[in-house]
Amino acid sequence: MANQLSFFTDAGQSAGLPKELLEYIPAVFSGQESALYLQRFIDTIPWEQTPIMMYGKPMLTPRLTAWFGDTGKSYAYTGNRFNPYPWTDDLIAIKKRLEPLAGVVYNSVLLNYYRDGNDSVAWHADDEQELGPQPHIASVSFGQVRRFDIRNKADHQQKYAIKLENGSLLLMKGSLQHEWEHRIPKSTTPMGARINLTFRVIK
Ligand SMILES: O=C(O)CCC(=O)C(=O)O
Ligand SMILES: [Fe+2]
Repeated sequence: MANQLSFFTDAGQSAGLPKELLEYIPAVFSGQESALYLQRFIDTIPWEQTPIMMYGKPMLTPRLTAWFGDTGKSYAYTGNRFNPYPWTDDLIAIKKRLEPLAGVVYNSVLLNYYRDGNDSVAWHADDEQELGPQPHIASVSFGQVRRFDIRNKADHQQKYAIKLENGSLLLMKGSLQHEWEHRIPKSTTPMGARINLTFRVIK
């Protein structure tokens, strides 16, 4: 892919899109903490597979999800409306670690569980109205490193790829959700489990 730039080098330094839109912070959580959260979330979160329409056909999301957050902050997603589960101690502890780094107080979190390389999230932008004009999303990764692709909505040739490492934090902000879309592609090489948490502010 000639136009596929590496957004972050292997050494972890950032390059490419401006910091106002995207910031990657590796090792916010230690390997030990990340392994503990990964297993505990796999075992205890009430995971669901949500019905969606894909290319006009009814399907289930190719990953498992669960919503948590402040009561009363319901969220419309994939044509469904969700009421969040109440915060758990683990989720509050993670949220408290991120908020000083992000400078934002979050009121909800969507958890994604990618069981293997066959699980994925298709191209989309998190630009729902209830996230406000400049959605601020903090995305935490535990477990298997997966590739995160970004492409410009108006010009699909402008694209970047980031490796989301175990224990890392990716901040998405500014006009990113309006001008760019993102995905986690399926992988043909065998992949282990990954849990992703996207903390959000629902207005
Ligand atoms: O798993 C990820 O890193 C991305 C998840 C995502 O894009 C979302 O939940 O909106
Ligand atoms: Fe997203």
